[in-house]
Amino acid sequence: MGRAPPTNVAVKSSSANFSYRNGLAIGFRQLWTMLKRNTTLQIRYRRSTFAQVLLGPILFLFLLWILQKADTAQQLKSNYHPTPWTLPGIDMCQGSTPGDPCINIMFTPDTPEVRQILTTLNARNLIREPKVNLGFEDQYTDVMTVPSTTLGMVPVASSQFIYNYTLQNPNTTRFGIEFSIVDGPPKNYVYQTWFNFTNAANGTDPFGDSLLSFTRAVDEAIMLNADSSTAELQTTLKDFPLVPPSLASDEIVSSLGAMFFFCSMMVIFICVLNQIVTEKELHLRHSMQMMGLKTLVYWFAWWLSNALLVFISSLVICLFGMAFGFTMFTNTNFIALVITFFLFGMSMVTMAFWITTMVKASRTAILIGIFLFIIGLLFESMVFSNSYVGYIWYDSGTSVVAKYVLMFIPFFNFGKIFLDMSLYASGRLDTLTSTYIAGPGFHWNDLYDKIPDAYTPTYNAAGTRHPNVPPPIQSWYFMLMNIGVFAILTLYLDQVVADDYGNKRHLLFFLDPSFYGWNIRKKLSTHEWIAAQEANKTKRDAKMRSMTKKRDDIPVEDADDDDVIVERSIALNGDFETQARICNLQKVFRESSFRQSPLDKIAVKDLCLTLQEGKLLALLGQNGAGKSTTMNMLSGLTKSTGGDALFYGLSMNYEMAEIRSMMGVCPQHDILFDDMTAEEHIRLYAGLKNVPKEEIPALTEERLKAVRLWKVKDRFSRTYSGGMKRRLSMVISTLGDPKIIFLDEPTTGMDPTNRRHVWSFIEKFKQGRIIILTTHSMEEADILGDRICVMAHGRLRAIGNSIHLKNKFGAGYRISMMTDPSNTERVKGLIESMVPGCILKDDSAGALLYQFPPTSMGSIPRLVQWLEGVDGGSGSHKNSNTNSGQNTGQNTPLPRTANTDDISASLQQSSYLSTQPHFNNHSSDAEPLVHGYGISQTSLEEVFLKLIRDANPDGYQGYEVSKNNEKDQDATLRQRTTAA
Ligand SMILES: Nc1ncnc2c1ncn2[C@@H]1O[C@H](COP(=O)(O)OP(=O)(O)OP(=O)(O)O)[C@@H](O)[C@H]1O
Repeated sequence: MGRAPPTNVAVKSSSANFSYRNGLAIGFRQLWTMLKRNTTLQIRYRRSTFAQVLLGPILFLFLLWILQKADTAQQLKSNYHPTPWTLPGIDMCQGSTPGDPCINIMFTPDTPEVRQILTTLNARNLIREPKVNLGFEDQYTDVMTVPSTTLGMVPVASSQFIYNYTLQNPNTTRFGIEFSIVDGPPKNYVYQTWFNFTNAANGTDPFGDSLLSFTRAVDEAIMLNADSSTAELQTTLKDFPLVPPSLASDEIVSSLGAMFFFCSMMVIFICVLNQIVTEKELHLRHSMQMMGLKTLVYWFAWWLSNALLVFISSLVICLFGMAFGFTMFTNTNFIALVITFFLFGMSMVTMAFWITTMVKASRTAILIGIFLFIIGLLFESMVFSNSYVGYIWYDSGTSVVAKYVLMFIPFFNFGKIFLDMSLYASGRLDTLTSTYIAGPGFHWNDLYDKIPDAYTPTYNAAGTRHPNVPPPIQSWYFMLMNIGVFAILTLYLDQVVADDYGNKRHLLFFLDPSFYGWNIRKKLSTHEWIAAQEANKTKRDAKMRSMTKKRDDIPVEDADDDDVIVERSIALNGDFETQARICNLQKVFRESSFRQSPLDKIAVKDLCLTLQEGKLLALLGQNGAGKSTTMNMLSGLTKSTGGDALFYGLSMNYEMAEIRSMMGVCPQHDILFDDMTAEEHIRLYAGLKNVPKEEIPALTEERLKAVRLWKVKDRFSRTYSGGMKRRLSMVISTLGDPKIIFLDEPTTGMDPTNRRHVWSFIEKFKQGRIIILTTHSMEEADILGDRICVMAHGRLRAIGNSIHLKNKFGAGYRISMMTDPSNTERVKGLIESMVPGCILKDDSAGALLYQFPPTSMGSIPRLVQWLEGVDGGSGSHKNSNTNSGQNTGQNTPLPRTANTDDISASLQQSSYLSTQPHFNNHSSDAEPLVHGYGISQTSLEEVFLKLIRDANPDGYQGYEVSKNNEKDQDATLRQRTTAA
């Protein structure tokens, strides 16, 4: 007792075990599920997976391979094909910079014997290239004496003088020589050569020919003057004293600068890629284009705003480069430098534009950006870090094709000119001597000169084969060419690559004069236009028939409703005056771009409609019925695959630009800039619509107040609720006084109060305008729709005003009335005699409920008059219907009355019509037979449901599946399964 039984422990431990195992199992299950999800996504994003798995590694390996090949080609040439060369004579000295005066040889002691040797040396030197005459000069006695012209052989008092002089005047003296001739026998010719091996920046090469030529010349002169059998020769070499560096090295900037400044421009490049593709992905660009924005203006605006950014960025780089004291910046022409950075930045920006035309998702754009970033980085860091690899492309051994390909790469052109500039501008720290050697500087004129051999590497052992490096300005020309080529490619691909809606132009669209605004098409009269549409339809149908001839499952389509047939004949009647008409409009979404397929989706089929000013057309239909596709075609967002529409005499297919200038669109999904306020949106779109500037503030206030967004006009749209965004989209569609407005589900997500505000705004706004609205709210269609169309499977199923549709497709009216139980039978008899065919639905304690089928509609006015007592019958009452139309409880305006519809007119005059039953409590002096009554009509929703039921005899799946496609899909699937 009181002791925990061992079984409990066992149970506990087993349950812990169980939960542990269970947890592990769940963990594995989740891991497996997530792995499956990731794999599915990776397969779905196959381009990005391809880039990650194959393109990346292969591309970089390929780059490495090319570099290795280029280098190997050089190495092989050097190793296997050495060419002999003749040692030249002593060449002319160079000062700190080419052209500075210098001393060729300083010698000591100044004895006749030494002079004799040096005279021989000069004589021999004059017979060898480059035949430099090294004549004797006056003795130097003062270390402060600086040569004003280049001197030959200068005698000095001692080797100490040579030391002091070269210390005081670095990079001025080429060779120093001190003779210590010891008489023999054997006579010992001892001499020591001093040389300067730090002065390499001016083109002299201390370790190459010159020192060799000098020692050879001295030895030869000694040999020619001495008795060789009794002579010995001893020589030593010595450096000139070293001057400590006065400045740090610039090598970091010159070798890594191209890479760093490339990175700085790549920030702009990736931002541009991301911004433009995101704008495309979110359909913001489409939205602006629908509001009349021109393609050229769109790109040029982006180009200009980025040009400003790039210019500021170039200035900042150059100014800060100078502030940091980099000689690359301080020693280079400022304007040349700014222009170089600007051209590079703009060529990258234009390249980004080009890439955006081929990319639809921002994640792909970022991926491409990163790819190019890495490639460019490798390029700049490996290729342009030194002139050996940087100029390899200009060597005679490199393929010309490489040069032509590379000139289309902006970062190649930038790397080249940056290397040119840094070679001129940057000094360097000699690692052997720790001596700073200043560069001559890059001047404007240097842009036009070929890079001198002195700055280029040698590609053979003789040091004579230099790459033929073009002048720096060539890189500017190439970058300008890059800007031009990428701009043209951007404008071209922007037209021919299909957008999200499948719109694209023909590959040779630029040959079409209409592209340049020259409309050489004959303007058709309405009759001709209709005839053309009919002819096209006949052709289409014939083609379709020939395609489906062999198939036994040709869909049998239901016959069109009478009203639809009438509407079609009106639309195809050229004599009927209307502001807009749609004829045989068709949209097929193709499975394959190359051929027709049974899986093609016919979203809209041969739609014919007329539209009038001031009359709002409400489009109803099940999900996928084709409403949005119809709107998208009419608003120019999607190209139709057949048929056309005429708005105020302008063809949708050929004159969309003109139509757009008088069109406003509220798309199904809000297309708003997250980081812009409502007011900024209105200003932007009003500007695109060319609303006069001074009218914009008043317009903004009026419209935002109308949809109750005025108080939040300064908040970013991303902070808006769904309903607020919708209202803003709605208002945007009304800017610029459009004559045609498309509202695709404009009130989705709005609360009932705001919806009513929007309704009343639309109701007022529709005067003098053509408005088409799609909605899933029957109430909205009932209230706003002057005409209502119901679509299913891309076809028009019914058309008419609300009352007409209710009468035609509804179950009729219901009337409920209260009588004294004692009078019930009398009332029943009277009603049945007045309205033959009426059906008694309920009879309990004096409460009668009758349904009047559509066939008995003609009798209802009389019944109403009787109930009202207008005909003096027993239903007569003084205060009839005090609450009529109120008990919907929502101030809902009554549905419109059709002129042709007597019943509805009669009911509406007596104000008894409502979609809800309502009661009239009569007060009467005489004893009435009926104390009160209520009347209701079939709701639009019931009509809609009936039409959808009829359109889907096999049952509505909840989405659009047209019969033929479903069959075809089944057949195709069967075929595929069999084949598998
Ligand atoms: N880009 C597309 N590619 C292929 N089929 C499409 C495409 N866009 C629409 N469809 C198909 O066309 C048909 C009509 O679509 P649409 O968007 O016009 O319907 P809707 O009536 O507006 O539907 P909802 O009420 O759901 O907005 C649907 O079957 C849809 O699947």
